[in-house]
Amino acid sequence: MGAGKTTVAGLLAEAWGVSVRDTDHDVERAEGRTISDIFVDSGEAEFRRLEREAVAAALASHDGVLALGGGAVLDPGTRELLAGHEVVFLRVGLADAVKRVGLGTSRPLLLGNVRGQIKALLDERTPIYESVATLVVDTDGRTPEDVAGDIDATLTRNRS
Ligand SMILES: Nc1ncnc2c1ncn2[C@@H]1O[C@H](COP(=O)(O)OP(=O)(O)O)[C@@H](O)[C@H]1O
Ligand SMILES: O=C(O)C1=C[C@@H](OP(=O)(O)O)[C@@H](O)[C@H](O)C1
Ligand SMILES: [Mg+2]
Repeated sequence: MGAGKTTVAGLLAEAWGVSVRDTDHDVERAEGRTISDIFVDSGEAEFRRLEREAVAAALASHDGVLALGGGAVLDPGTRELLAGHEVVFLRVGLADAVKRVGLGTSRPLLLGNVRGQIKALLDERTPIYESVATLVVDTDGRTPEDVAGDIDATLTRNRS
């Protein structure tokens, strides 16, 4: 969270002239309720199931850039769906992530102790992100435009 997935996905789609989707938005639209409400009323396990469905639907119908939520790859079924796709891990350190997510209430896993929660999630998840990613890009101290430009250049170079 706060790595810039939603922001950078939009910039990349714009640069490539393709469409962008974000599984968080897709889940909220499909459910007619916010992610916070889904976590509170149905729990994280149900959110991960809805998120997996959103990833499956997007990968089946959408030809463009897809932003995932930061916990999507915790689900083994979602990881299987991503196999064979280019998956970019936007790496962010604790300080930049805390600055970026602020004290908003839209990310239920960060409520209460933003810094502590982000630290725990980074420790727990970094190995999973590294194992799923086909490309890792550092984002600390960089603008979203710079990060998107880096991904564009690397993927373009890898294809030629
Ligand atoms: N490289 C960056 N530098 C500074 N701020 C950023 C960067 N990337 C994203 N942001 C800002 O951080 C916040 C979270 O970005 P977002 O794209 O929603 O991250 P994610 O989807 O990974 O949680 C937004 O306010 C966004 O404008
Ligand atoms: O890391 C997570 O578990 C989550 C990240 C959020 O998306 P962003 O990473 O886009 O903030 C959103 O899916 C939900 O609040 C849970
Ligand atoms: Mg996002």
